[in-house]
Amino acid sequence: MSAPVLEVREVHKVYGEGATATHVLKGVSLAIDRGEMVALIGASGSGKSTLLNILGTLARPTSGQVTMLGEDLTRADDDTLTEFRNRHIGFVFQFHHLLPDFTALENVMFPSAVRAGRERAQARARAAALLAQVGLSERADFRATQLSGGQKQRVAIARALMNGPELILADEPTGNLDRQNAMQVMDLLARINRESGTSFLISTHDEEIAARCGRRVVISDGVIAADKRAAR
Ligand SMILES: Nc1ncnc2c1ncn2[C@@H]1O[C@H](COP(=O)(O)OP(=O)(O)OP(=O)(O)O)[C@@H](O)[C@H]1O
Repeated sequence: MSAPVLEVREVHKVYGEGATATHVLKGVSLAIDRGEMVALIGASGSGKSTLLNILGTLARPTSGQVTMLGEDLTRADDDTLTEFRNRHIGFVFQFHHLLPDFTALENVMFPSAVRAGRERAQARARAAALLAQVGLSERADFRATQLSGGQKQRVAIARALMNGPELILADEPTGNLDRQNAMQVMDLLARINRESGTSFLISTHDEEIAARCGRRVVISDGVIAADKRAAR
């Protein structure tokens, strides 16, 4: 049995201090296995984004342990975390965060060209293949501003895949899309999960989206209130 892709144990997060302290996560433990597709559900303000940011090493917990691919990251310094994150984790957010003046292809290339130092020609070829995978070959040279909302989100998904991550963390990836585009994006995520074995954690308010995932984790009042795998 290989180590989980990502595991947190007894994670607490407190924002602020003294009278204004907000205790958002109150002892969250969660392990995501290789190839799993997990929905994270919870009311607005329940701490989903906070948990995703901690899982993605973008934020540190107030206490508790974070382990990825068997490596304890709890006390890792910022440079180590950045390198680890770039190599192993992809992010998709509700708003695509594409660079508006860059083309779809350049946006997809961004993570490798800038940080991982791969040869540019190689990166271009990989980015083009990823755009084909998300069905956007014909839009490769369009600027981000010239794409529809659903197309932008598909470019953002291709960008998240650029460095071949083991895990993709998606924070409300369909929150800004209409039904048809939301379902298209979910179809795409499910296909990537099936074909490449990439693990996904997807936060959502949307039960229909959650129902497409093999596992449903509910966060409520700072703790995990339910954690259920779908029958196969
Ligand atoms: N930087 C911060 N400083 C203080 N409080 C914060 C900070 N970030 C988040 N919070 C508080 O933590 C709680 C959880 O926020 P979080 O964004 O994690 O919730 P969420 O479940 O993702 O909500 P939503 O579904 O509305 O996006 C909220 O009450 C929020 O006000």
